[in-house]
Amino acid sequence: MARMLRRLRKGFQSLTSFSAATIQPNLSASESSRSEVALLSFFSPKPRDFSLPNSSWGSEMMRLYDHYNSQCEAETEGGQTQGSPWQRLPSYNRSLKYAPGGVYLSKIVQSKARLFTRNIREPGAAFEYALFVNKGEKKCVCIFQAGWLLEGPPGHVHGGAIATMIDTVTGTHATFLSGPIMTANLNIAYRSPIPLGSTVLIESSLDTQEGRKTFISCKVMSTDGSKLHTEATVLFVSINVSHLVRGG
Ligand SMILES: CCCCCCCCCCCCCCCC(=O)SCCNC(=O)CCNC(=O)[C@H](O)C(C)(C)COP(=O)(O)OP(=O)(O)OC[C@H]1O[C@@H](n2cnc3c(N)ncnc32)[C@H](O)[C@@H]1OP(=O)(O)O
Repeated sequence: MARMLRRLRKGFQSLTSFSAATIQPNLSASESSRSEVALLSFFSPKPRDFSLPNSSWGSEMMRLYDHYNSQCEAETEGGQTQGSPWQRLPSYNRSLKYAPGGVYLSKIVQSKARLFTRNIREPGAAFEYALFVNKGEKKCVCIFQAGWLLEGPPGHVHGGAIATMIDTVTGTHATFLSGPIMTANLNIAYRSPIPLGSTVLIESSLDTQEGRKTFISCKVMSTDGSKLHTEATVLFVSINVSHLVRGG
């Protein structure tokens, strides 16, 4: 158990893709150290970044990617970065190598564990998405193209797939803001169906942080903003990484 915890903490400590500036100033020392461990990368040296464009992306997906990506920090000729509040978040198919249920899972299951939204290999078949976070406004935008394997009602996206994307976007946002978290409560209102194959915007905004609790609101909209497909409120509770090793 102690060895597992050491490996898990080490994994969190290498999460370099998350900015140190995201630590909340209003957390206690122990809560703050919980946040610090989330600033690290637990991924293999050269993992594939699934949030980069691929041949399955349609024109609307590419237009939006170019729009948000162009607002992210760009390196100047002098090697310095411009001060944009936007940042594209990479996305891998393993999140925590040593904590997919901790000691309760066999080594085979641990070695085969993959992030739910990144486990279908065929480009365009399921969840195609990229996340951009705005550090200043504490909001996050996801561009999402829903593939043919996500069908629920004929020709439209399954409600569970929509919930999965909401949990993923808001969960990533909450991790960025508060460090290691788990979803405690997720409320969803489905307002209008999402056509299969279409591209939508998923917007996540921080409502409030109270101690260990991070409250986030989320909207899924058509890309021109004219149609609200889904809205949700989500509560995340900060956890100590040992929570995952103990199996919750
Ligand atoms: C690890 C990070 C990796 C990051 C990598 C990033 C890259 C990859 C991104 C992928 C992003 C995917 C994101 C998926 C995220 C999941 O889907 S997580 C899976 C689904 N969630 C679960 O399985 C959670 C199961 N539940 C639990 O483990 C525990 O109940 C919890 C949520 C940790 C809370 O337990 P606890 O720590 O004992 O907390 P507890 O003391 O009971 O409550 C603390 C406070 O929260 C409140 N609370 C607790 N539960 C509730 C509830 N259900 N309703 C309302 N209030 C509640 C309590 O009332 C209390 O409030 P205060 O008294 O402080 O005001």
